[in-house]
Order: sequence, then C-alpha cells, then structure tokens
Amino acid sequence: MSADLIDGKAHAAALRAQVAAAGARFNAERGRPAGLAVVLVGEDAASRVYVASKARATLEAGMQSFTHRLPAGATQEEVLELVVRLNADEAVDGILVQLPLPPQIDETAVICAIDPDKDVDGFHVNNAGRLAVGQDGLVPCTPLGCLMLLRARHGSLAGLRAVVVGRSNIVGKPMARLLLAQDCTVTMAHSRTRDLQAVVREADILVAAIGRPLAIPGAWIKPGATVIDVGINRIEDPAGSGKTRLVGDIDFDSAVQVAGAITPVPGGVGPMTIAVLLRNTVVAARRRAGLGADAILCP
Ligand SMILES: NC(=O)C1=CN([C@@H]2O[C@H](COP(=O)(O)OP(=O)(O)OC[C@H]3O[C@@H](n4cnc5c(N)ncnc54)[C@H](OP(=O)(O)O)[C@@H]3O)[C@@H](O)[C@H]2O)C=CC1
Ligand SMILES: Nc1nc(=O)c2c([nH]1)NC[C@@H]1CN(c3ccc(C(=O)N[C@@H](CCC(=O)O)C(=O)O)cc3)C=[N+]21
Repeated sequence: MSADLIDGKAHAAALRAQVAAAGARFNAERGRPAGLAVVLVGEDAASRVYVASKARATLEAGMQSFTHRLPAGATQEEVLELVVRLNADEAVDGILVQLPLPPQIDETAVICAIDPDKDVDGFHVNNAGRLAVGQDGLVPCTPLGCLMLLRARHGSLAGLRAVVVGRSNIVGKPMARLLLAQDCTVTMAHSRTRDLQAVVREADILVAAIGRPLAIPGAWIKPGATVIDVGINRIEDPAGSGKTRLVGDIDFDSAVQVAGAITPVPGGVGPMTIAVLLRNTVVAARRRAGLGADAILCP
C-alpha cells in the first residue's frame, strides 16, 4: 500500500487564487492594495531566497510588497526604528521580520514591537494569547497551512488523536492549539518525551516539526495515519554527488508505505506557509479597515 500524496503546491495555488480574488475586492473597496512589508537583516543566503519568493508571491496576488534590507551588523535600535516606521505606515497591512535575526538583536523585543494587528506571522504575544483562549487574531502561517491541508483531507477532525512532535512557539505550540480547537485529542511531544515511538504510534494525525532529517521512520507510524511533515532539512545527497537536497523530519520512503496520506518535502507544507502569509495579509488589511470577514479566507 502506498499513501496518498498531499499536494501542498496545488493546495497553495488554490489558496493563492482565492487570496488574489479577496485582495482585488479589498482594492476595489478601499482604493488601494493590501501591503506586506518584509524585513531582512543580514545576508543569510536561504533567507534571501525566501524573502525574494515572498515578494514575488505578494505581487502575483495583486498586493503591494515592500522589502527592507538591513546590514548584518544593524543595531537593535535600527531594527526597532524600522518596525515603528512600518507600524505607522498606512500602506503597510502586514509586517514580517525574517527569523532568525543576528545574535546582537533581541528577537522577542523586535516581535513585541510589531503592531499586533499587522503581525501576519502571528508571533506577537497578543496573537499567541488570542489563539490560546480562542479569540480571533492572526495565526502563524505554517501551522494554519497544515490545518488547511488536514481539513481538506478529513473535513471534521473531531475526536481524532493528533500528535505534534516539536513545541516551538512558531510551529509546534500553535499547531497543537489549532488541533485542540478542532476537537482533536492532542499530544505534544518534544526532545524530553519518553518512548517517542509509542507516542507517535497513537496518532491518527501526525505533525512533525523537529528540524532533524528523517527522524521518524515509517515503522513508528500507525497504518492509515495522515502525516504532515513540516521539517525542512538540507542534507548531503547520499548518492555522494557532493550536492545537497531537502528532506523532512519524516523518513518519507518508509512512511509512504504505511501512512494513509503524507506531505512530501519539498512541495508539502512549505508552499502553504507562503500562501497563508498572503492570506493573513488580506485578513489584516480587512480588519484594519474595519471591514467584515471575507468568507473565502476562513480556514
Ligand atoms: N515548512 C515551513 O514552512 C517551515 C518549516 N520549518 C521547519 O520545521 C522544523 C522545526 O522548526 P522549529 O519549530 O522552528 O524548530 P525548533 O528548533 O524551534 O524546535 C524544534 C522542536 O523539536 C523538538 N525536538 C528536537 N529534537 C527532538 C527529538 N529527537 N525528538 C523529539 N523532539 C525533538 C525540540 O524539543 P525541545 O523543545 O525539548 O528542545 C523542539 O520543541 C525545522 O526543520 C524548520 O526548518 C519551520 C518553519 C516553517
Ligand atoms: N518571520 C518568519 N516567518 C516565517 O514564516 C519564516 C521565517 N521567519 N524564517 C524562515 C522560516 C522558513 N520558512 C519557509 C517558508 C517556505 C518554505 C518553502 O516554500 N519551501 C519549499 C522549498 C524551497 C526550496 O527549494 O528551498 C517547499 O517546501 O516546497 C520553506 C520555509 C518560513 N519561515
């Protein structure tokens, strides 16, 4: 038996088309496009690629894109000043500060400085708190993208056993909260979990956000489970070509034999993250303008 592939690229393309339509409606109502500002500090090559692809996707969705690059040696004050300026800029509906930041900059302080209503990453403590208590806010892109993939496959998730491996503030914790809000029975696992294999085995829905290449083998997975692989790990190609390739946290080749459905890496969760970022930007723009929810953007 071979699992169904969950095509994140196709789901992301569909979401982006919906976001473009909602963005066009916003533009028609308000006489200006929704705007996303991305802040990149330093020259990290991988970050540059993400930032460029976000800017391209933003323009393709009919939104305005503002990219701000600061040198790797930028001070905390310079980053905070830029954030304050973007908070006050009426053309900017969403602000994303690319993480990680260089070591001289306090990430928490920078995230805290972002206007929560423009925090399209959903990392601000106001938005994390809103998610925790079930109030409307801005939800982190990667876990919301995972939830959309799960809803597309299952419809209702009520009563299913979900296991989230990883408890970071940007993926694991918000993922678990979203699944709980969908009435899953949720377990959060992490590096101190005892007998991870037995915990994983319980999962009807398994979300891996660990950051360790191929950490979970197919033999651990419950037959028929839906497996969402958030991990993006660059490893040396085992064929010894000297090239590198991207792999997830799940050992795809063995897991695909056991799971009911599985996301590939690349082409799974990653493309959804960017599509949800655009979705969050239109949601933020509508809320800031005092417009009601746009049904098409609801997960
Ligand atoms: N597709 C996408 O769009 C995105 C992908 N990612 C990818 O997702 C992965 C996770 O990212 P992120 O959440 O930021 O990572 P973090 O490093 O912040 O968190 C990793 C989590 O995994 C846990 N962990 C580490 N080792 C083990 C282990 N052996 N067994 C069980 N749990 C373990 C850690 O536990 P503990 O808390 O105990 O240390 C921690 O909670 C990365 O590969 C990242 O590149 C991230 C963001 C977006
Ligand atoms: N403030 C902030 N918000 C983020 O959301 C954020 C961040 N900082 N820092 C870095 C991580 C990582 N991240 C990814 C987004 C898309 C892909 C993606 O589209 N990946 C493609 C592959 C891309 C490739 O080939 O390199 C895929 O999985 O198919 C990956 C990773 C967002 N992040």
